[in-house]
Amino acid sequence: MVSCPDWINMHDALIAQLVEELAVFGIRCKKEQAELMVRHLELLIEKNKVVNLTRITEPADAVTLHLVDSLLPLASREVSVSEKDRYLDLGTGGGFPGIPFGVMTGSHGTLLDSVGKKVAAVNEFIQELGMRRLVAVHDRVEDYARTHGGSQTIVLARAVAQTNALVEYATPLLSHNGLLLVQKGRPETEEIERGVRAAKICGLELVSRETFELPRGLGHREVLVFKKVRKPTIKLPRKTGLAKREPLGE
Ligand SMILES: C[S@@+](CC[C@H](N)C(=O)[O-])C[C@H]1O[C@@H](n2cnc3c(N)ncnc32)[C@H](O)[C@@H]1O
Repeated sequence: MVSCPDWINMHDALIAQLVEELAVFGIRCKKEQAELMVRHLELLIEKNKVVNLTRITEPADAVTLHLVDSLLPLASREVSVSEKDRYLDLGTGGGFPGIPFGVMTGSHGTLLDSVGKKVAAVNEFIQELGMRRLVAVHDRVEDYARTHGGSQTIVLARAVAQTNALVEYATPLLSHNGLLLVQKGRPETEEIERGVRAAKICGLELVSRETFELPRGLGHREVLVFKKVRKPTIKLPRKTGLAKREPLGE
């Protein structure tokens, strides 16, 4: 009998793991979608040898901590996404959550990062995966927002900045009723309170805060959903750097 090389067995095992773990959160993933996302991980792990994109390189852990984690907003009762949506992944790093989100939703996505090497790597992944609705862009979000006001129905942010800064960054990019989806580990109560105060200034409302436990005890996660419901009471975007130096809602 001819035996399969180990990497083929591993590839198939990761696909099965991904489909199973997403099902725990009620997220239905087709085999072709899982295949694309696992391919993204394989490309990432290879590229990570030359460009620092992630600390998580054990493949089974990466399935949970990168792919499943990235898709938790889709398990939120407040979030429904269609191909008509346009999303921006604020601080995409190695393409998370932007690439998995694009695979699962079919929406148009802009994957933004201020580090050029990461953006180049993510554009290589997008091309390799044949995802024509996605593009990675090299810019700071504060600068990008000056020329792309109101262009997005959804802004995603995983592991990027404090919630009040994310609210400030996302506001000028969002269209009316647009959503900011913030992914956090275990945020302090004070961080949420500052975020809610910043949201009031920016015309956003916190419409849900849901908690999730990742499979195999890999961690606690929270998804905060903010909705743009009014005009901001201040002019946004402010000068680059102010969101961190003089944060709103402190
Ligand atoms: C900790 S990494 C998280 C990456 C990815 N979202 C993830 O969850 O794996 C934060 C990323 O945000 C980017 N970033 C930080 N501030 C930014 C800004 N003002 N504009 C654009 N990107 C930013 C950094 O370059 C970095 O790649």
